[in-house]
Amino acid sequence: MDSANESILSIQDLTMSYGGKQVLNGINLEVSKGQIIGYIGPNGAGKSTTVKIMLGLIDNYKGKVVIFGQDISTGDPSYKRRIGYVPENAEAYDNLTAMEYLVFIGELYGLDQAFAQGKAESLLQQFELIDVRHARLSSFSKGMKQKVLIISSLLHNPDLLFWDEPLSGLDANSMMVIQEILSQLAEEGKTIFYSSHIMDLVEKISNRIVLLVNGKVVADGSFEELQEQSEEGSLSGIFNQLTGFTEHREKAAHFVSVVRGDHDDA
Ligand SMILES: Nc1ncnc2c1ncn2[C@@H]1O[C@H](COP(=O)(O)OP(=O)(O)OP(=O)(O)O)[C@@H](O)[C@H]1O
Repeated sequence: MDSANESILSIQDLTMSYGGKQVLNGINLEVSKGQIIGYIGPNGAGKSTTVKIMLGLIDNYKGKVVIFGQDISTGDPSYKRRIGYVPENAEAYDNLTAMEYLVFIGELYGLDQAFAQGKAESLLQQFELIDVRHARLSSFSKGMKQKVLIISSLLHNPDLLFWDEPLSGLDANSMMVIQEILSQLAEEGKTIFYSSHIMDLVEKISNRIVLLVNGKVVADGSFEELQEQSEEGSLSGIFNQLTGFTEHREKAAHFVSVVRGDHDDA
């Protein structure tokens, strides 16, 4: 693809504090078109904070964030129309039916109601959810809700996707379909940030992995490149090594001993 090196996102010296606590410590990231980025890190590393900054939800950061060539601090929100987002959950919308939710999100992205409804129907059909389109999301299983969230992030055919734990709750067959959709979207030139704590999936899906620890990028490259640098066989091994975590056995043994009743204080 000739435009493969087109810059989609550029983050320079990004820092962010909550109160007195600095949670992003100088992040630099250059992302070009068509990449699937496994965006990983321990709890509290700063993944959601960076994504919220890129979505334009947090603006009191320091540094520069350029998306589709536009510095997002200028206040022009038009770049957001080219972004799709799968949140970790969307329980706030549980009282809406699947169709109501999708039309609502479609309209937020500037789509005409009839168009949003037609596209939502076709996509729900593909995921075998058409018969329950008028049922409330609260009655859906976790996997069914997840499929609705995935559809909602794609209705407006965005160029940049942020997916947070997108496969949680999906069965093995559905996972395969979504993985394939992801790689076909990337082949079409979409850029995808894929955040997950399931390392096997990140290893399989991503063509680039960015590991954040304490608000800093500590590894950035393909899985093979990370493997060469760390000499660990799996992404979970690399993750454990780069986050300095080695005591899982001791932690587990202590936990089990408390379950067993070995401790007076338990
Ligand atoms: N609104 C807030 N006010 C104060 N501190 C916050 C706020 N949001 C996040 N933090 C802190 O910022 C740090 C980074 O949080 P963030 O949610 O970005 O991490 P994360 O990498 O997404 O974690 P997880 O994997 O658990 O979702 C954490 O220490 C968190 O406690």
